[in-house]
Amino acid sequence: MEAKEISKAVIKRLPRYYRYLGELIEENVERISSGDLSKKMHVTASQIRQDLNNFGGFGQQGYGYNVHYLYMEIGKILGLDTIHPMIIVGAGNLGQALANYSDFEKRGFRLVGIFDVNPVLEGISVRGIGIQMINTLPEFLKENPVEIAILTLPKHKAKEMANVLIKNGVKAIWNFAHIDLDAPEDVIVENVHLSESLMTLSYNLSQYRKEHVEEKKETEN
Ligand SMILES: NC(=O)c1ccc[n+]([C@@H]2O[C@H](COP(=O)([O-])OP(=O)(O)OC[C@H]3O[C@@H](n4cnc5c(N)ncnc54)[C@H](O)[C@@H]3O)[C@@H](O)[C@H]2O)c1
Repeated sequence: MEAKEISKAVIKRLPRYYRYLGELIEENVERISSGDLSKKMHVTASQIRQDLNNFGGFGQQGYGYNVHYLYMEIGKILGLDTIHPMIIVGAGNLGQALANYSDFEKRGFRLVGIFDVNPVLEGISVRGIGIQMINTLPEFLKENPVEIAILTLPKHKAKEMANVLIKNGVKAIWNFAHIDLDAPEDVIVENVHLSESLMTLSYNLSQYRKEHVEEKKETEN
């Protein structure tokens, strides 16, 4: 099916739909109404209908959504129906933690290489993949198709390494270094800042406390 131009806000919500539908499949749920999906996801039913209508509306009046079909279709839209070979650059705490997370493979993200500058790490195996020295990276990229590079190295090295990756044909960078990278138009960069999520949590926590202190004061008066 040819999807029309989809807004960024909708695209952002798709992984969440995908995750909830995956849970429903595990619970052997075959179909679900937008109302029930809305209760589960804490999104309005009309938001769900609107979002899913972007893709031609997979639901049927009186039947609801076919969970497996919707899961597969959203998976296709998210590009999860193909294998994405990926490498990790920077095999420290975060790099090794991500390398150890085997669930990425289930979605088609296949780790094929891990690289670092630290000779102490050379040959250490993480989930069966030996850490290689960074100077072998260009050769590796010539010999192995790699689509995504995960950058988990210090921020002052991120630009330099991104350039090496781009020069050698890597088309997507999942960047964890605390720096926003400039990349050519044909290279996709997704910057991840866990600290931003933590700051949002902190904001919500302080808002909650403020409101509850005010509530308490009001009831005391
Ligand atoms: N974005 C986030 O949410 C988030 C969260 C935590 C950490 N970080 C960042 O991620 C990065 C890694 O954090 P960490 O805790 O794993 O640090 P770490 O020091 O444990 O690991 C960094 C690794 O990068 C390697 N390295 C240095 N230069 C390199 C190069 N040119 N090529 C390849 N490898 C190189 C080091 O040898 C080291 O093993 C840091 O920049 C950190 O600030 C980001």
